[in-house]
Amino acid sequence: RVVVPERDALRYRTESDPRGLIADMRQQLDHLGDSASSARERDLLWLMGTAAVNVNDDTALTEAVLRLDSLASAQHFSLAAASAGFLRSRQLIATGIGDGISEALRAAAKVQNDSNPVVRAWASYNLCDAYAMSDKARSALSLCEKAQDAYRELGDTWGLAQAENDQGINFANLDQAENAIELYQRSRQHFASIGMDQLVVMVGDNMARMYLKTGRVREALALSQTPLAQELATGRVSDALVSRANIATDYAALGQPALALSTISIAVTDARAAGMDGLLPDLLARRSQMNERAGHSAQALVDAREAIRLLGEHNAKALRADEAALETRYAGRERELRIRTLEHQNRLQDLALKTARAQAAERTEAQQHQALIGMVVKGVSVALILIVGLLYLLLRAQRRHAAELRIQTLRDPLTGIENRRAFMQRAMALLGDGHASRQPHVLMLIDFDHFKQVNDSAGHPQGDRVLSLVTGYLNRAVAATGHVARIGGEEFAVLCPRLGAEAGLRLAETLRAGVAALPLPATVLLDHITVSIGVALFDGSQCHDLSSWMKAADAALYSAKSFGRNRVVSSTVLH
Ligand SMILES: Nc1nc2c(ncn2[C@@H]2O[C@H](COP(=O)(O)OP(=O)(O)OP(=O)(O)O)[C@@H](O)[C@H]2O)c(=O)[nH]1
Repeated sequence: RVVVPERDALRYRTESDPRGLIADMRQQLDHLGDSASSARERDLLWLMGTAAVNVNDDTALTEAVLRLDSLASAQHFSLAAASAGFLRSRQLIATGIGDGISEALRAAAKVQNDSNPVVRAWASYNLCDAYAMSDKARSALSLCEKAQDAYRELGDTWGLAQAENDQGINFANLDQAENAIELYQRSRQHFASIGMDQLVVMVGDNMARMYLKTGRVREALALSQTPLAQELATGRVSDALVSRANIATDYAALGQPALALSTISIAVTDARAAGMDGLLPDLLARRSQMNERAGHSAQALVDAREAIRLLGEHNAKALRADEAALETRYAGRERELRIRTLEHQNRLQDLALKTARAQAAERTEAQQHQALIGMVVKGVSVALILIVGLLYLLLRAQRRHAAELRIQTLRDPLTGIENRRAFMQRAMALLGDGHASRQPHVLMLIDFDHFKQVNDSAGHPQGDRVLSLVTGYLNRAVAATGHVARIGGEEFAVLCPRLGAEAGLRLAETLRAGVAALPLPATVLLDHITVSIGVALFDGSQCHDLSSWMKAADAALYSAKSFGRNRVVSSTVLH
């Protein structure tokens, strides 16, 4: 057995135990504290009102409607206002007094803008119900379709089954029996799936009418009798009236006119007693037909006239115009809402478009940014390469400059030959290598004779000229065998590695004679210039280092000067 889900239990009781529910609701309402929410109070009142409509409890219904109205105005609570409206509408439709549809339309309009889908589904169903119960099947069809969709979307089986039942009623009113049976069956299945057996029976009653129409009379009668018993037991007067009328119709169809007539008469009497004027015309019309079939023409006419009179009252012109105006307004409002939805969708699409554009712009910007970064990276790379290149060039220039300076520190600026420092380095390097050869190294110290006279007579610049001239000669003469360096003002040194004593002395003599033979420019005011040369050998035995070697050469030079100048003296001669 399927158990009714908890959330449906109370609304199920509006059908299965309406009186008990009214009592419970009253009690709960009496004990509602001041802090109770309006929503809770409205829920209790709605359940109480719904149950009251089902059992024609005017007192409970009036109480529920009044309290809902005051809740609505005190709290500006449109759901409460709509609930009161729908209850009034149900009452008007059930009793057949006044204009139930207008009331329902006004109620629906109050919550038309509600954002809660549950409220919208509820309003949609109540509107469907109002039209269906007012036999306005054509208008009701789309409303009940909408209600089914809304409940299906919410997963509300109870609501869906109710809307399906109403849709079945609409098809029945349009004489589309097969469609009606299909909807009733769906409704019964849905009610059965949530354990609402009494509602399964109630819809079965409706289905029975359709069986009757399609010739399945016995099935119809069987389906109708169960609900009647149930409705009588729960005090659902109007439903019981309808069921009884249906059973009467079943009897008539089964060829039992007397039974049909007595049954429908009970229904008519009950309806009068309960003041169910809304149902009365239909009951009277049916009884009129049954009287006619049973041959009671006079009684048939009385019933028919009364039915027409009641229907006439019910469908007064003014009310119909009211209804039409309300319907138009409602449809207009629906259109407005649709337009608003479309506008909203347009705005959303517009927004989506703008977002897409913004994203595209962002992407472009990002790409430009990337490109910029790429350019900057390239620029920086080029700059770095340039800087590296420049640094390299600078370094090279500096190296060259340093090399230049190094050279300069080793050269004599006047003559362009090596200076004293270069000579010392060269001589030390030579001695540092050790002495592996049999031939000794030769060192000559060359000093100009009476050079002071040149300066004194011809001037210092002319002295310079003579120095350069003689240097040029010495350089050329020595090039193949050694190096010349200017180691003092007018003092020169010639270093000839591994030249040997004999060749060394020969070279010294050649140099002395060569200088003496050098023609001098007229400005020097001298025919020729001579030099004295001291020669010292280095063979690793007599001299041990540069200092002693230099001393030996110097001593030889000194001797040359002493012996009268313009001559070569070897240090070996001195020993
Ligand atoms: N024009 C010129 N004269 C120089 C240079 N260096 C040294 N002298 C001169 O050379 C002369 C050297 O003179 P002294 O040392 O007295 O010797 P001297 O006159 O050559 O005589 P002895 O060496 O004794 O034969 C000085 O007058 C210096 O001024 C130079 O670079 N240019």
